[in-house]
Amino acid sequence: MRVTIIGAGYVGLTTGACLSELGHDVICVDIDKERIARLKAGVFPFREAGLDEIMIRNMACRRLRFSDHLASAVRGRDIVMVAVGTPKGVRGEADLAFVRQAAQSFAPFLSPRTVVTLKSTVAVGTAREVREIIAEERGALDFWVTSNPEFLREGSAVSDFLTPDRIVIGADDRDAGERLIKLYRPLLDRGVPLVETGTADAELIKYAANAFLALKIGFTNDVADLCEVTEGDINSVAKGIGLDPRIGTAFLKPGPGYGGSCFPKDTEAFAWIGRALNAPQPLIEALIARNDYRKRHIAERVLKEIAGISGAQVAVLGAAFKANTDDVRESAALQIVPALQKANVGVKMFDPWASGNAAPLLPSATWAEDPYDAAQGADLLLILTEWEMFRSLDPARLAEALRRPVVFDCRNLFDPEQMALYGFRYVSLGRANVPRERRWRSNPLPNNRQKAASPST
Ligand SMILES: NC(=O)c1ccc[n+]([C@@H]2O[C@H](COP(=O)([O-])OP(=O)(O)OC[C@H]3O[C@@H](n4cnc5c(N)ncnc54)[C@H](O)[C@@H]3O)[C@@H](O)[C@H]2O)c1
Ligand SMILES: O=c1ccn([C@@H]2O[C@H](COP(=O)(O)OP(=O)(O)O[C@H]3O[C@H](CO)[C@@H](O)[C@H](O)[C@H]3O)[C@@H](O)[C@H]2O)c(=O)[nH]1
Repeated sequence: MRVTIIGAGYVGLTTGACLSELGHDVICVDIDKERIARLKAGVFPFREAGLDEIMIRNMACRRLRFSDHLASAVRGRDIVMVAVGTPKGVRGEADLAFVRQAAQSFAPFLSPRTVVTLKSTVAVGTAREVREIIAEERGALDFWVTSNPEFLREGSAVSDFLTPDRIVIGADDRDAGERLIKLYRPLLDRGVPLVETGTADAELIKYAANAFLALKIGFTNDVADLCEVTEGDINSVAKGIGLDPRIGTAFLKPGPGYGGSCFPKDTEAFAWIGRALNAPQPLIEALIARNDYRKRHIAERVLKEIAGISGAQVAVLGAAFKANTDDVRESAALQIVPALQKANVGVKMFDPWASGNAAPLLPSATWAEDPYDAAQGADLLLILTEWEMFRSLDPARLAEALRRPVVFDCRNLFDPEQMALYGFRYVSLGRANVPRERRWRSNPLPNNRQKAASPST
């Protein structure tokens, strides 16, 4: 099929490359002319495992092309897919300005019977609004607007796209839905489940999925806090609940609060939709506040660990919002590092991929060559991203480099008992910081037995 993708960002490029890999003829368009020129020259704007190879292969056989000439890229195509950004608006809503602008700009060039589909994450009702926008520009209703939300994760975008858990197709018209089913036929034939529904449901599925996943993380973080005061282990608790298939083991890892380009903005947009339509979402409202608090609280805990040290230095490992990406949007580092610096703490950082994107946003931080260089002379080592290379760091070298052997690990990369053997004060999330044999032997809840025994109760 002939497919044009509007917006050559994370989602647009991954989708374009993967659809060309499935055999479709794909043109990616972007308003950023420089980006298109670089893409044509084989210079890719971000790092994503496996994407370069697919792009290079499909560019070579011209199944994947790039263009900044909208008219020729849109005329005569079977599907025009919108994958532009939908950032957070001033009241938390998804700002749909890019979607509206894109629709206005390509509308005059749409051929009759083209199916427009929204890949971007958009508010409920946007497909219908886009249909009106295009109709105003064209003066004819010889096209369809559908919804096809995307569930890929950064860091595993290619495999998520090519082996998805499900494909959601939202169409208010059967023929339009059939066109999208044909697009995904190679994946559907491999047994990928299909959810066919109306456009509004498809739009809501995307937000509800992200809100639910974010809730799992927020809940895990709260349970981790409880594990800390009961000298427990969040890993065991998460496994113990997650093996119930109704709960599932995924997304039960504690951390410094979820970040990235999606969960923070999408939970806010979901809550906003609830407020706007008078169907409030108090669970998600609480989650948003709690996640924000979590990042502030981690900074407070770090400051407590180094209280009283004048000219304190902290080594921060990890600027990306998660491992295997160079994306720093809403990463924990962007909130925690400035909070440390505000308290006059010096920060030296390291990230294997994301330092280039983070450095302009954290101008007062200095950057290290490697993790040991970051740790050199620091009073505390703070781990914010779960990079595999951090997991295999040598504790003996770290102990030697640090001025004080304190590690605050927000990704639980090390075994607490091992770290104790190396002489570290090792703080991780949701795990006891004391060896098992020195943990409580009695009920940690205060005064239970006294209360039960008291004649007045
Ligand atoms: N990043 C993810 O992991 C992910 C996953 C699923 C869904 N989404 C959703 O997909 C959408 C895109 O996200 P992204 O991370 O790819 O964004 P992005 O910022 O990486 O890319 C958006 C691209 O659209 C281009 N653009 C903006 N207006 C345009 C126009 N009028 N015409 C042509 N190009 C235009 C921009 O120049 C940019 O290159 C968002 O709605 C996001 O919520 C993102
Ligand atoms: O158990 C977990 C899992 C994740 N995270 C954090 O949650 C955030 C988001 O992680 P992840 O979901 O892996 O990355 P994204 O690339 O943002 O992907 C999410 O957002 C995308 C955009 O909407 C969706 O398409 C994906 O399905 C959804 O997982 C990151 O800060 C992670 O560190 C945790 O703290 N604990």
